[in-house]
Amino acid sequence: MSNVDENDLHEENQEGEEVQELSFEELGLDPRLIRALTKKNIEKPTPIQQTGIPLILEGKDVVARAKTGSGKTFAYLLPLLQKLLSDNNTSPSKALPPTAMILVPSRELCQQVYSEVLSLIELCRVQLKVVQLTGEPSFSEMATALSGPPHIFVSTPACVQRCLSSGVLQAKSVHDSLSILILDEADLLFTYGYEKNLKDLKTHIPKKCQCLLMSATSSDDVESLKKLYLHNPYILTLPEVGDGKDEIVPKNVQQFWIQCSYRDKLLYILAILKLDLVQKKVLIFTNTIDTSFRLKLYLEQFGIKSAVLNAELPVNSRLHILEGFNAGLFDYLIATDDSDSKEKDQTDENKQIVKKKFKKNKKRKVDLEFGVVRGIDFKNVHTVINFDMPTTAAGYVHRIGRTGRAYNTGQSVSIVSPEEMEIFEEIRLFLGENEDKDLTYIAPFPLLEKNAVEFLRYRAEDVARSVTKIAVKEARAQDLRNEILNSEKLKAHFQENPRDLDLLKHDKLLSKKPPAPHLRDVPEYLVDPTTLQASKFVKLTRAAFGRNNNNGSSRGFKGGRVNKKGWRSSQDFFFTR
Ligand SMILES: Nc1ncnc2c1ncn2[C@@H]1O[C@H](COP(=O)(O)OP(=O)(O)OP(=O)(O)O)[C@@H](O)[C@H]1O
Repeated sequence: MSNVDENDLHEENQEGEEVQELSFEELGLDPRLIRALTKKNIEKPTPIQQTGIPLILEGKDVVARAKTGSGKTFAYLLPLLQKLLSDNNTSPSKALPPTAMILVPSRELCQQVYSEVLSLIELCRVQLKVVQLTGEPSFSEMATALSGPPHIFVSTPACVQRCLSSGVLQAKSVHDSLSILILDEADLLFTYGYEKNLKDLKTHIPKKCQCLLMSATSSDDVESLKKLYLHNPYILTLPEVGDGKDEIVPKNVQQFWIQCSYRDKLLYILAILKLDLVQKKVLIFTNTIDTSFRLKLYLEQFGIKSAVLNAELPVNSRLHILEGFNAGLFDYLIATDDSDSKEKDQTDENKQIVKKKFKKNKKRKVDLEFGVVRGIDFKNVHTVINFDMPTTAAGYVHRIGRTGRAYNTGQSVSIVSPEEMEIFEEIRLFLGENEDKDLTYIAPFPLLEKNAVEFLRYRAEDVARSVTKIAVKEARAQDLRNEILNSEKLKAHFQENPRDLDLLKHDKLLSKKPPAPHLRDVPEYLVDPTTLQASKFVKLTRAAFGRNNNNGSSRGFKGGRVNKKGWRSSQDFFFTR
C-alpha cells in the first residue's frame, strides 16, 4: 500500500506512479446517469467506483473486494446501466432479455438492489425494465415477473433455478442473451446454501458473459466462485497494512467497548441510551430473538421505544421495518441476525450441523433468505451497539459496517461480558491489534463514569426483574401475530398508497403494563456530574450536526479515528490478474 497523506488528492498507485482522482464524467459515464447521481446528492466516485467502473465498462471480469459501505453497489450498477443505455440506443431489438442478472443471497438485499436500480432508471428517464424475484414464487408470479421480458433480473440463485426448472425462464434465452452476471455479497452465496444452484446455473451461462464478483471480505467460497464463473479476472482488493487489516472497518467509524458482567449488560445499555451518550439512529444487535424482546420490553419501561427485526417475521414486515427505520420513523432497531452463525458453522466439519440447523429452522418457519447484517444499507445509522458479541470476527466487521457508510461517520459500542472475552480478543487480532496492544482499534467507551451506572442500578435491576421469561415469550408471540396480520394488510395497502409512512412505525409498545411515568426521565441528582457533562456535549454535537448526523460528529472524543476525507483514495486499491 502506498503510504501517503490522506488529504493529498494526488496519490501513488502500487507502482509508485502518481494517479489523479477522477470525476464521474472523467470515468466516461453517460450524462443521464451523472444527472441521476446528482439528484441523489452523489458527487464524486468512491475509490472502488473509480477503479472498478472503467474496468467493467471495458468488459473485464472483475472481483471487487472492498470494505463495508464503500459503494460497491454503484460500482457495478453504473457501468451496467451505462451498457444497457447504449444497447438500448443503438439496437433496441438486439438483445433477448434478461441481459443482466444480479444474484444476491437474501430477500432484503434483493429488494435493496432492485430499489437502487429502479430509482436510477427512473431518474435517467429511460425505458429499461428491472424485476426482482425471491423465495418460492408460484408459476404465475414467475411468469408475470419475467414477461416483458426484463432487461435486469435481480434474484437469488435458488429462485433463478426455480424459474429455469419450471421453464418460465428458458435456458436457451439465458444462453443467448445474458451478457452480464453479477454475484453480490459473493462470500455469502455458498454459506446461504446456494452452492448447488450456482454450479447448475453455470452450465447455462454463455462464455462471452461478463462476470462480476462483489464482496467485503474474502473467503474460500469467493475463490471457488471465482474459479467457477470468471475468466482471467481483474482482482480489485484492499491492500494489507503490515499484518493488519485496518482497512476492513472503515476509518470513519470509532469503535468502543465496555466490559461488564452478562447480567449488567441491561444496566449499561440503559445508561448509554437514557443518558444520551450515543448519537441516533441506533442499531442494536443481539444473538437471539428472545434477548431482543427482553431488551425491547426493558427499554420500553424507561420510555425508550424500539422495533425488533428477525428472521421469524413475515417478509413484508421485515422489508417495511427496514424502510421505516431508513425513513427515520424510529430511532432504535434491535436486530437479531442468524447469518453470522451460518458463517461460523461453514467449516467442513460443521456443514452437517448447519444442515440439521437449517432443517430445524425450516420447521420453526425461520426464513433462510433473511439477512440483516450483510450488505443492507441502513441509512444514517450513527451508532451500532453489540449487546451480544457476534460469534465471528467477520460477523463483527459486517455489523459495524452498518454505520459509517459512504462519507458518513459513525461509532460502535460493544458490551463485552467475561464469557465473550475470547471472541473479543479474536476480533481485536483480526482488526490488526497485536498482543501487546500498542495499536488499539477498539477503545474503552470514554463517556460513562462508574458512578453514573451505579446511580441507575436500583431502578434498572428492578425493571429487569419484571421482564420475566413469560413476558418475553408473550411479547414475542404477540409481535409475530401483529406482524402476520399487518403483513398482508401492508402488502395491499402499499400497493395503493406507496408513500404512506405511518404504517411503517414498528416500534409500538409490547409491554402489558404501560411504562411508569417516573422511569421515563432520569432526575439530574441520579446522574454523575462528569457523565452529565458528556451527555450535554453529545446533545450539543447532535444539535450542531442535525438530527441524523450525516456529516459526522464525535470528533472531540478521545480514542477516535476520524478520517477527514472519509475515504482513502482509489489508489489504496490495487489490482492484479
Ligand atoms: N460515490 C458516492 N458518494 C456518496 N455516497 C455514495 C457513493 N456511492 C455510494 N454511496 C452510498 O453509500 C452507501 C453504501 O453503499 P453500498 O451499499 O453500495 O456499500 P457496499 O460497499 O455495498 O457495502 P456492504 O459491503 O456493506 O454491502 C449507500 O447509501 C450509497 O447510496
